Amino acid sequence: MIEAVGLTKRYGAKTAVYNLSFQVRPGAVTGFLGPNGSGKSTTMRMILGLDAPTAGRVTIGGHPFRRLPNAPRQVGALLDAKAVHGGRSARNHLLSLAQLSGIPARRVDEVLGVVGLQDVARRRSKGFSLGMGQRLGIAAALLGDPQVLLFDEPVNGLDPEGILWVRNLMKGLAAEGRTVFVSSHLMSEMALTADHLIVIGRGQLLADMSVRDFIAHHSAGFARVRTPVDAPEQREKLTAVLSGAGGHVLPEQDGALRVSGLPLPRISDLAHEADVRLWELSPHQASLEEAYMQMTQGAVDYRSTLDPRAGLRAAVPGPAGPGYAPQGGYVPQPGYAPQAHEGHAGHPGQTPGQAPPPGGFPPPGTAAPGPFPGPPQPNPYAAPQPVPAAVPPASAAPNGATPGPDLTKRDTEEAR
Ligand SMILES: Nc1ncnc2c1ncn2[C@@H]1O[C@H](COP(=O)(O)OP(=O)(O)OP(=O)(O)O)[C@@H](O)[C@H]1O
Repeated sequence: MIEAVGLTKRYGAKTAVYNLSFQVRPGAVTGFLGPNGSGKSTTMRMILGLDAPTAGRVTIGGHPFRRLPNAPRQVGALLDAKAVHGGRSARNHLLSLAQLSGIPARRVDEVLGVVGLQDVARRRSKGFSLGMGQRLGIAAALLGDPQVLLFDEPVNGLDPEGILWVRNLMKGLAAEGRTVFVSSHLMSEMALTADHLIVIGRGQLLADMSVRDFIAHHSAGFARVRTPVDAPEQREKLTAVLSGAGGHVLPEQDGALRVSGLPLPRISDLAHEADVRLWELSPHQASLEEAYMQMTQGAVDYRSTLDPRAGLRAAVPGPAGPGYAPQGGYVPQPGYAPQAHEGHAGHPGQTPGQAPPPGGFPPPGTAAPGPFPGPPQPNPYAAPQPVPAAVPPASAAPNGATPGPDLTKRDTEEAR
């Protein structure tokens, strides 16, 4: 299990992650969602000991990553698929990782088979496509047969067959009782892959709940109603009746009506009383994407000027307290100033004398110096914190097979 408590990371004036507390439990795929720049990669780096928290802590099986006994065999990670020495073949890349962690060479061939790269194993990875690179990164994560796996955007660049494969792989790993923590921007994919979601916005926790609860809490269901096509007056009549009963009725493109605010049996009764025949009356649940957009609409840092939601940041805080809109949408808290994102200026969060983490510090990206909002209000939509599961002793972790995290993310020979 991964457990974060009050996790905070500041890079100089920029607070990338603020007071994050969550648990990622074994036996499930936990999706890690958030808009660009919300702190997902920073959180993953802290989990893997590649960045030191400014405050709070994060542990794996009760230990900080750097104090995990035999860490490479307990934790596997894909953070950046491009973090390979392009001049090496896929097999040699994996072999070098395996040797560093005392993993037998036969495991390299095994994982090459698992990710489907066996036929190109002796080709230099610099000629690999984006999708092949992702597969190689996933192979590196699986090398140690670890109990805990972290994947940052694992389906990036994969074709539909590859996406399906990753989905089944994640589910399979979770079904084996492993802890699988995966970030993605593909909501449709997360809806199919994840059991549980942790959603952050501007470094703060917005939701920690099952996918099903997330959709139910953050979107409204509706009914689709269709009247006979040859009787438009029936449609008009029904619209008036349903609106009069307090329903919210919108026309759909195919001639149906989208009705919210009234339960299905009530719609049926009202139609019956008005002597309107129905060709369709069906319940509809919003998609994960709709629910996610609803929740994070105010926590998006980068938005096209053509997007009509660009003004949503100015939303007035709802009764739940500053920071949260009534529907669960995050709105900036007092003191928040929209930030122009600029290039990183080194690593201002690095304390004097602090050694760089094993993977090295990240390269320049997009920092956003500026004031950070004050302490967040309790999130009324976050699920109750789960009861911590018993932490397995380190010795009970994986099956002793092999390594783990691809800690080469930033510190590649290529980069040097
Ligand atoms: N080394 C650093 N120095 C300064 N700021 C940083 C550093 N690393 C990250 N940040 C800033 O912290 C914030 C969170 O970045 P992070 O990469 O964790 O977000 P993310 O959710 O992973 O984004 P994306 O979805 O775009 O990958 C961003 O504003 C980013 O610019």
